[in-house]
Amino acid sequence: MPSAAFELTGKSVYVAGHRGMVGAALVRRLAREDVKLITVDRREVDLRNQAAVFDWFGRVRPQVVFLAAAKVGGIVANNTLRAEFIYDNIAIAANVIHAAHQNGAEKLMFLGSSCIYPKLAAQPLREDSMLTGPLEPTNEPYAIAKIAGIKMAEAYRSQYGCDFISVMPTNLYGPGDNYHPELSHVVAALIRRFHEAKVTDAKSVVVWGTGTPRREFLYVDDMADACVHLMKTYSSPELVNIGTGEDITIAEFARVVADIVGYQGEITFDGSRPDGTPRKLLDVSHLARFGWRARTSLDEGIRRTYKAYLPRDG
Ligand SMILES: NC(=O)C1=CN([C@@H]2O[C@H](COP(=O)(O)OP(=O)(O)OC[C@H]3O[C@@H](n4cnc5c(N)ncnc54)[C@H](OP(=O)(O)O)[C@@H]3O)[C@@H](O)[C@H]2O)C=CC1
Ligand SMILES: C[C@H]1O[C@H](OP(=O)(O)OP(=O)(O)OC[C@H]2O[C@@H](n3cnc4c(=O)[nH]c(N)nc43)[C@H](O)[C@@H]2O)[C@@H](O)[C@@H](O)C1=O
Repeated sequence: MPSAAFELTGKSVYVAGHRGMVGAALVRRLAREDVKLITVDRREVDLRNQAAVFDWFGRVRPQVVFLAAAKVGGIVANNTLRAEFIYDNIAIAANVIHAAHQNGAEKLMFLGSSCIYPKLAAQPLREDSMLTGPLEPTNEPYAIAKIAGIKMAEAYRSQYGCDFISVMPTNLYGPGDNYHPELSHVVAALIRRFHEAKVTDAKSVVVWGTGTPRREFLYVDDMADACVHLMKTYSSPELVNIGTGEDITIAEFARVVADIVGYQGEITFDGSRPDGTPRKLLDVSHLARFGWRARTSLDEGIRRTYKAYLPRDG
């Protein structure tokens, strides 16, 4: 097992992207560790700006880096903001990884995504299937940027001996998600749509695509716990998938959300909207071998997420 105990205690730990869904969960999780947490607002340091990143790292010199900042969104955001998804994500990865190396960071974790695997790779998706076939077109720019980040971490490890690791999360959800009606991921989109349909007594709700794609969903606090676990125990150039190892069709998932929200009307499917990858189930056998598994069931995770969403709507 490619493990190595890494001591977090007493270290200065930078969470890049601390205001995002995952970054905020990492901040919650790290509150249980004896670390000096470091964050910086993007108005002060835009991570696409090489000079600003190099200057800030040179002054602050964090010992540990969780790289959870990225341009992120659902299938429509990825498919339409293609230039931003490739430019922002390559720039953020390049600047932060290089600055971490230049300033002697002891360890860095790069967050990739399950969309780096080929569209039609064998299921469940094994870590070694990266770069074995064509990508899903709707998120190819984002996936290419994420693959660049993974390859940077790997190259800095092999050339400079940096302890940089990469993890591949499945589709994530939870408190602090983006609820934009067009640009969000499916979980937030459906919580919002079913909730609005319930309060307006709408008779029908439209779900995008055919309802047949399968997705795996991981609650964000489980994701943060897995990241901290791997930061402390894992050290190897190989990627590690982070997921539950279970998936569900979008049609079944829509039913789960509707039931939790309390929407009782009809559900219809809009086949003119993109389905994206037909299936994206992660092989989590490595993660299990490294001593971690997800704890929050989909039902419980959606209940918690809906509860966190409600005050936003009054
Ligand atoms: N959500 C998901 O389903 C999945 C996410 N991931 C990965 O997990 C990580 C976190 O995603 P998630 O928390 O969902 O995304 P969010 O959109 O919720 O958060 C992204 C964070 O990155 C920050 N950020 C973006 N661009 C910049 C920039 N130019 N300069 C400084 N900060 C910037 C944002 O800052 P601000 O808030 O100030 O805008 C925000 O804090 C990403 O690497 C993503 O690719 C991987 C798989 C699935
Ligand atoms: C995390 C992952 O997220 C993106 O990939 P994706 O898995 O396709 O993400 P998604 O959550 O947007 O959609 C999942 C499925 O759900 C269906 N779907 C139904 N109704 C809605 C709906 O209302 N909104 C959305 N967004 N999808 C819907 C939708 O048609 C699709 O079949 C990547 O671009 C990439 O960024 C990435 O890494």
